[in-house]
Amino acid sequence: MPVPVNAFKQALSQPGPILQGLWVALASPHVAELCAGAGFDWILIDAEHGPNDIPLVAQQLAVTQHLPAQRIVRLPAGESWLIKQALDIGAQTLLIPMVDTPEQALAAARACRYPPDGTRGMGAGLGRASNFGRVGDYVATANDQVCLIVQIESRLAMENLEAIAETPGVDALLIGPADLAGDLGFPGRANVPEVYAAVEEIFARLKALGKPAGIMSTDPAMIALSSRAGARFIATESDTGLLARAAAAHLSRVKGETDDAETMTY
Ligand SMILES: O=C(O)C(=O)C[C@H](O)[C@@H](O)CO
Repeated sequence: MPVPVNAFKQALSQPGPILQGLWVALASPHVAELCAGAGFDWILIDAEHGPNDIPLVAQQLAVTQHLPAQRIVRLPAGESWLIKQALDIGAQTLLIPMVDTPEQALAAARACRYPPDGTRGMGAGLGRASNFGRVGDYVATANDQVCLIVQIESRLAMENLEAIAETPGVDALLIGPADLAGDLGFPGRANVPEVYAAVEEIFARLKALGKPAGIMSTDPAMIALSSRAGARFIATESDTGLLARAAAAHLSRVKGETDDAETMTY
């Protein structure tokens, strides 16, 4: 029995509408399942900035497996041991942050694949990836279903963009506008013309290569720009952002109503 087909990687290889995603960083299997069931094409389980460890990521992968949303796991860094653990618990699409050079991209790509295409260590028979050894030909079929996305979020990465994108084993690239803004000299200000222009340039250069590209941004202007520029996948919110804004809006509504009305009725 072969390893499950990576539907996200399959979608990236075909033209189609923008794949809509949600950043999931609350490190809660309940929240991950709730968000994955909302109808997004994909969710990003964030183990870079979310307080996620491998056991928690494994739980989020398990509870969302029955839902159509594809799951991407962002690791804290492109370390081979982190990549090995994430793949062994069943992640098939990985996002590696802060990739600035083709050498870093190649190291991550090779860490994702078994020999002869890479250096991934043998051990998935112990983990969720192979359904604990029940997928008999996991090693023979796993490489093709891994999807490696690398993050472009620095001036150096922009200088190396084509070399990174054309690195064997890199399947897609995602722009990190917040970190890119910081490295371009605009920390905390990803909504300045210089960053919009840089993002537009990155999308144009990747489109010329025919390489799938995405972005994470909650800025409507950045989302519109990215959609026009050919983004294939976009995350436009996070679980933390949605909950924080909804809680604040609800409280101000309740306080506004209770300040005027004598009692609240539900
Ligand atoms: O640099 C960025 O932008 C990203 O990598 C996304 C951030 O981590 C953050 O916007 C996710 O909420």
